[in-house]
Amino acid sequence: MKLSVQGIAFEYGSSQVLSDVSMDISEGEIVGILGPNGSGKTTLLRCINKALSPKSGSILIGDKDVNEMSRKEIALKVGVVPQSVNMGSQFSALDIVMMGRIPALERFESESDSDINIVKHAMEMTNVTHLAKRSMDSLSGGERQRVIIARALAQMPKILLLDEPTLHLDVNHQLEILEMIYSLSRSENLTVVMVTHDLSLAARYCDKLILMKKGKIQSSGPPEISLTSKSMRDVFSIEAELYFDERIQKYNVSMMSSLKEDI
Ligand SMILES: Nc1ncnc2c1ncn2[C@@H]1O[C@H](COP(=O)(O)OP(=O)(O)OP(=O)(O)O)[C@@H](O)[C@H]1O
Repeated sequence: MKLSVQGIAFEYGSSQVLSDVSMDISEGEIVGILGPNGSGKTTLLRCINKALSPKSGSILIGDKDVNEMSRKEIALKVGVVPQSVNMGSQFSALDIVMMGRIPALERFESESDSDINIVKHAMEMTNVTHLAKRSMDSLSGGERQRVIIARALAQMPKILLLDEPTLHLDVNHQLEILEMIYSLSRSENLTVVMVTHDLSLAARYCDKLILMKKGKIQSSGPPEISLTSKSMRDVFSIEAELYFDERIQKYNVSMMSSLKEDI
């Protein structure tokens, strides 16, 4: 499903956090949102799923304005993996993933065999089946993160929003999760918008990148257009270079140095 953000602005109190942010994301595309701390990436994701309301501009999910959609309607289309999951909860991993089916159920309706199969499949894809009975507060950060991704997949979303999905993961699981998101996006035509600080993984797996600084889009497009040495210098104050890695047949970033003298 396509997603369109048209000229949105957002303020927390009197501080302007997003200004004139626009982007058009096609069905099945993987888009990475990059930018320094505090540049507005999470705020943008939260506007897309209507957790926050922009002061101006509009957001279309498919062809429909989010302001005309109920929370349930949005949850049936958009799965969300929020940043840093500190869900120290007594619920089991299975209970948490099952919660992903709630938007699809009628009030007081219990899960059907089909819901249970969807949940099983989501847990297999994220490699958490063996954790099903464990309580969330007994899991490691990375295990919890994979359970939360499974919950979002159990919603069977058309659009998946992820806020730093690889934050707590070891390198092996970082690659595994991104490979999984990549192949899901390709096989199911799932549209993915992912906030990340990892330039190399973003260059490698995203079709398009959006670089933000102080609430504005500084550059956007496929990695070779958006992630130039100049844009990385301007946005991140680093000396870095995008290159095509023949071994993996994908883009990668080599980071040389920080240009900030006060670090
Ligand atoms: N609830 C809030 N109230 C007031 N200001 C906020 C609130 N949430 C975020 N901000 C501010 O809005 C700005 C953008 O925050 P946001 O979380 O969107 O940035 P980000 O790019 O996701 O950052 P990070 O990379 O550190 O996660 C920051 O200056 C932040 O301090």
